[in-house]
Amino acid sequence: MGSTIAEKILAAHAGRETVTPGELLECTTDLVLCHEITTPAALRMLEERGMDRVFDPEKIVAVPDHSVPAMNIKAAQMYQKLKSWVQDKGIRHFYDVGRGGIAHVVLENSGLIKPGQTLVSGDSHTCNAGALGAFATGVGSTDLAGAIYAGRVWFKVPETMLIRVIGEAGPGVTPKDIVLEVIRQIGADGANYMVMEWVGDYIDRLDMEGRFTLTNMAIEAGGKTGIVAVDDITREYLRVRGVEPGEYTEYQSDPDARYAVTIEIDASQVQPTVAYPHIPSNGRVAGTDAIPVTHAYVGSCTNGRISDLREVAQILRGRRVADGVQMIIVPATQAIWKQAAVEGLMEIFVDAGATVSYPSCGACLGMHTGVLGPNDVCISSSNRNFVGRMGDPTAQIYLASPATVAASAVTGVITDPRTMQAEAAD
Ligand SMILES: CC(C)[C@H](C(=O)O)[C@@H](O)C(=O)O
Ligand code: SF4
Repeated sequence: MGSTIAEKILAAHAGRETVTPGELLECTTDLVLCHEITTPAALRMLEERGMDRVFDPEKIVAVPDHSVPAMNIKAAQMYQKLKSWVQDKGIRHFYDVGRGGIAHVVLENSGLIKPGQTLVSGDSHTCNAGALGAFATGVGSTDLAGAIYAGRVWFKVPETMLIRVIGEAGPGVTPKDIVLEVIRQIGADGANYMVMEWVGDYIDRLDMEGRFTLTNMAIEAGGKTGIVAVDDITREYLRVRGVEPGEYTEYQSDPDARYAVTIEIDASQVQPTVAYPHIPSNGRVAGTDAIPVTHAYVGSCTNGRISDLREVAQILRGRRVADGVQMIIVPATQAIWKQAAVEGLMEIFVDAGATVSYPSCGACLGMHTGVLGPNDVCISSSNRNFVGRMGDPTAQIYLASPATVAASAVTGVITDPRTMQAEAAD
């Protein structure tokens, strides 16, 4: 019986030849990602036990992102805690406010996380980095404390779900639509504690930005992580970021690897998909119902990348956000923000009547910079539409691709972006 990529990575980090789903392992961590929300609790645990040290300052990446720039005194204190720890421990990979952005997107672009590595963080969307062929997962503050202190973490070896995506997606159908369709089919607990391994000719052609959107959402199906095998697209992405193939280990799943579940999706059959409140698995075809929106949000670690902003600009160019709709666009990192400015996207956004915000998690989780009020209705490019996720518990959140968000912002009702793209081409 062969092994999957995830099993091979875990075995290598536990000093084992092979591992079997269900066993408990203690693994070494190659990288620990820290933000200001969950790290302070882990640090307190260590301090209280007189264990205030880091296993290796070079292997810790710190990125304040959720509540920055601080919107209140408590947030300012969380930021201070992270910053003073970073300074005290000599952690060089610190992406301060103004130099970073949303931690997962900063990390994927940094060249610090490499294929074959293990990454943990006190954040559930750590699975994002799995697109680079790494085993990346979120952990609680206690495990985070252990990883910071010892560079070790325990895992129960997950089963793996194989997701084969075949065929060509039609115009206006993006990786976000594919992942929303997968979650619709398998359910929000459909991949509970499994690795979601993406394969197929659609994946083979997909760029890294699209792959990150897929692995990022693994947690929305209950997955332990998402993963994509290294190929030329991965190698080139890393090379551009200064990482050569000799600097990392590539793992491929064996042909006889054991998968708990296999599903196949034909991308040509997928439509622009919208996940209705209040669960990401509640997908329907965009435009099925004419749902008026009050807010449109483009951003987050799922869909705040430059390719997302370009798609939005394509729809907003020469158009206006509908009266009564508040559109907020949040480039995921400072570098993406700058790139959007250089490409002239900012001008398109501003001319359309959208607000462009600074890189942060703010609106995504209803913390700041776009909190929803009672009965607001938001179409969002983010990943979660739970009750109260973006603010008031009576607000309704619909998840969609950046293109669908942009099209809906223009019409004021949830809209299939293909109708807008057709107009633009006339
Ligand atoms: C604040 C953090 C712990 C949380 C997470 O882990 O997911 C946040 O990023 C989110 O998306 O809800
Ligand atoms: S952008 Fe949203 S989902 Fe991603 S880490 Fe921040 S709060 Fe969590």
